[in-house]
Amino acid sequence: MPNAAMSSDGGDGLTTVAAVLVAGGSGTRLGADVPKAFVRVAGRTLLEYAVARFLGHDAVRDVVVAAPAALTGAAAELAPGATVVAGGRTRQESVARALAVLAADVEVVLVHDVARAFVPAALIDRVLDGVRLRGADGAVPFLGVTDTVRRVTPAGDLGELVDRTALLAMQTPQGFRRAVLDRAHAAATTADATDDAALVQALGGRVVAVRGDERAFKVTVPLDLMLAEALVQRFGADLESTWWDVEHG
Ligand SMILES: Nc1ccn([C@@H]2O[C@H](COP(=O)(O)OP(=O)(O)OP(=O)(O)O)[C@@H](O)[C@H]2O)c(=O)n1
Ligand SMILES: C[C@](O)(CO)[C@H](O)COP(=O)(O)O
Repeated sequence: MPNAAMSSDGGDGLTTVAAVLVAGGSGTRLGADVPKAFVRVAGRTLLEYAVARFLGHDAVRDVVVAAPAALTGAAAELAPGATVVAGGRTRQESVARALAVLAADVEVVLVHDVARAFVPAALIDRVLDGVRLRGADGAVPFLGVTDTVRRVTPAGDLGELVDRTALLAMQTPQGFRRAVLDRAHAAATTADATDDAALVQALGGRVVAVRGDERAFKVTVPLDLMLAEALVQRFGADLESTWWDVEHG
């Protein structure tokens, strides 16, 4: 499907924005005794941090959370301003279930991992600008890759060197014109795409890259939780600080 056709719908103003927060995972790599969204950092769950980021953002009107099916009630209690749905077996299914309950007038959707609970408002702004100002179907934040990267051979030996300057590590929120994202999910041929940009591009959509932010790191393994705890202690719950912006802005 050509870009022009995909970009022509979704509304001219692109003003009505909803956030889909996926929280339906179990957090196997974290290994906590509750699903990852319910793990606490400085007394609050990752779900609460993430919901507060989006409900507190001026541009975002609606928030939908896809929670583990057995914990939708608990999620609703922690996120009173959000709509909660049961997540699916995969991240992709969780996104699709949340998309299914969005209000009809939503024009832009921000899909975000609750595991990236500390996303700063400025990153949400950059993603929205990417969709609204660059005429794209979607906008996705990225960081550069900092390690040396190699392929591994089938035998498990060190393979060829990969040029890391040509690689981008994707973050969330990933922002899309709502009509395009709906179509991309409806057309998906597998249920395990690791992000939504891949589905939109599979349909011929144009997705632009915007600068990411280290604070939007994904809590994946126990060390990430220690980092989160230390950052909240150092900078406060929203991790906003002049020092950070000077150093990293
Ligand atoms: N069936 C699923 C699987 C994942 N997610 C969400 O997708 C985001 C990114 O996934 P990841 O960090 O991999 O979370 P988990 O799947 O929970 O982690 P793991 O792979 O270690 O089990 C998380 O916010 C997670 O809750 C989801 O909503 N539904
Ligand atoms: C969407 C994502 O966070 C972008 O980096 C990532 O693809 C999620 O992958 P995971 O395997 O579910 O952690």
